[in-house]
Amino acid sequence: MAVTRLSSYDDYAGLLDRYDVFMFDCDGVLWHGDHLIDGAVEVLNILRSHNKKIIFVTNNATKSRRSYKTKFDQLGVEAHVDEIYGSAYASAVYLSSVVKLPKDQKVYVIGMAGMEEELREEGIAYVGGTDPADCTLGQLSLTDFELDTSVGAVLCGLDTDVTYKKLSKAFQYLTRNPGCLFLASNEDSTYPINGGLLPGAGAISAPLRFALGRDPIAIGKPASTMLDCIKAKVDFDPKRTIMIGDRLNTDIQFGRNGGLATLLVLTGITSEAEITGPNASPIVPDFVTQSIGDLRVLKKE
Ligand SMILES: O=C(O)[C@H](O)[C@H](O)COP(=O)(O)O
Ligand SMILES: [Mg+2]
Repeated sequence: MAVTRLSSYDDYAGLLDRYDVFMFDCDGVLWHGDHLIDGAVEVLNILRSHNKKIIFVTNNATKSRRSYKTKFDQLGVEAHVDEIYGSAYASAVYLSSVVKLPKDQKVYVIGMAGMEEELREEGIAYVGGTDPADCTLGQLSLTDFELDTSVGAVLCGLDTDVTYKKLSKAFQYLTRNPGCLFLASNEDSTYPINGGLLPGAGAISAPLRFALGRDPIAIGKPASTMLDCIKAKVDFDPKRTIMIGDRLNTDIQFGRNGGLATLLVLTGITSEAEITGPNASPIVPDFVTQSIGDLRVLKKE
């Protein structure tokens, strides 16, 4: 199947005819860090003016839905909390509804305040995370370390304050608590911000993966958990839904797994060479365009 490159007005107008629901990835599609991609706000407004349903689907686990709403507000982007689905939320729902973590168990978190907020909202007890005692440098003393036998899962997400101490505690739980689950909010290898790339959530869980010789259960895109969370709250027809993303192995694969149409933009992770030429990826989007800003042509006159 070949990718269709959008270029003419009719190409973009065809998206309006075919789809009622537009699912947007965030990092690399709408923004780089706190720097909006040119045209993103205008296009979201145009789609809303055409009565399209907008859903935001991000693997970024550093923020809760509510703190994402604050970010959207600060950037002047119309968004409603019930339109926002992040991997921190999906992870909390996974623990409460899929794992059904017993109430006498808790999660050891390698992650940030947004992850903790979503766990609290779902009634999941946790330790670690932003706890200052874990965010200090230096080696973990195992003679001083008291193993919390009620830790039934380790949840790892993007954590800009990751420390050897956190990794060491997570390693203790995963090797000494029988049946302790190893969960990753997402496994993006890199994180596109204004000015370039940083290591992504996948690079935060990688040391544990290597030390344990064990892969985590990954909850974010491309896994279906995120789509299951959306389906639980939003009634939509997958055939009339398009996923717009910048990363082939998360956003586009997520869309394909869910039976959605897919539109790749080249403002984030994926380059032109990955979709054309001899080394093209086997993950093929339905459509490609340079930037979400290209849809400005749809502005009603
Ligand atoms: O966890 C990460 O590596 C980043 O948050 C990653 O960029 C995911 O963000 P998304 O593109 O799904 O918004
Ligand atoms: Mg992205």
